[in-house]
Amino acid sequence: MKIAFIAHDRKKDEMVNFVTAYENVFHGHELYSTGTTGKRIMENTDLKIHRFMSGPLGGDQQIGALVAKNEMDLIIFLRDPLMAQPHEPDINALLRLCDVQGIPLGTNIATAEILVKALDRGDFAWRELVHKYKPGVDE
Ligand SMILES: O=C(CO)COP(=O)(O)O
Repeated sequence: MKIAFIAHDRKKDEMVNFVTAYENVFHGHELYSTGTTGKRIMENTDLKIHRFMSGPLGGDQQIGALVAKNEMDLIIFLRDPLMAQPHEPDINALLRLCDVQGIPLGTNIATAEILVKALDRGDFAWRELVHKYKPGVDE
């Protein structure tokens, strides 16, 4: 599965703790992140993560490009709901595309916990069918 991690600054510690706790579940998956989030996770785990640009510089949009093609299988996006972000339009665009494609998206730690347990149980197998039967980009 392709999994993306994104965390706003005041949520980064929470993200590191979360990914560390479930490191064994995330091993063996293709992992992606925005720039600083991925750096923090890699400093604290043995996971290999493909890091895009930092969120404010376009990282959310880079992940959004994979979402638009229905290629991302799960996104954990620990947002900071109490702090305005300069790149709010990029964030909204990413969330919207997840809803367009029906891609599992957890935006707080409680949902993230449920999603990672579902991942561990194999509940994401349906995503393999999506990849197998995905229509071409022109359809
Ligand atoms: O701003 C972000 C998501 O909107 C996260 O970006 P960083 O992981 O680079 O801090």
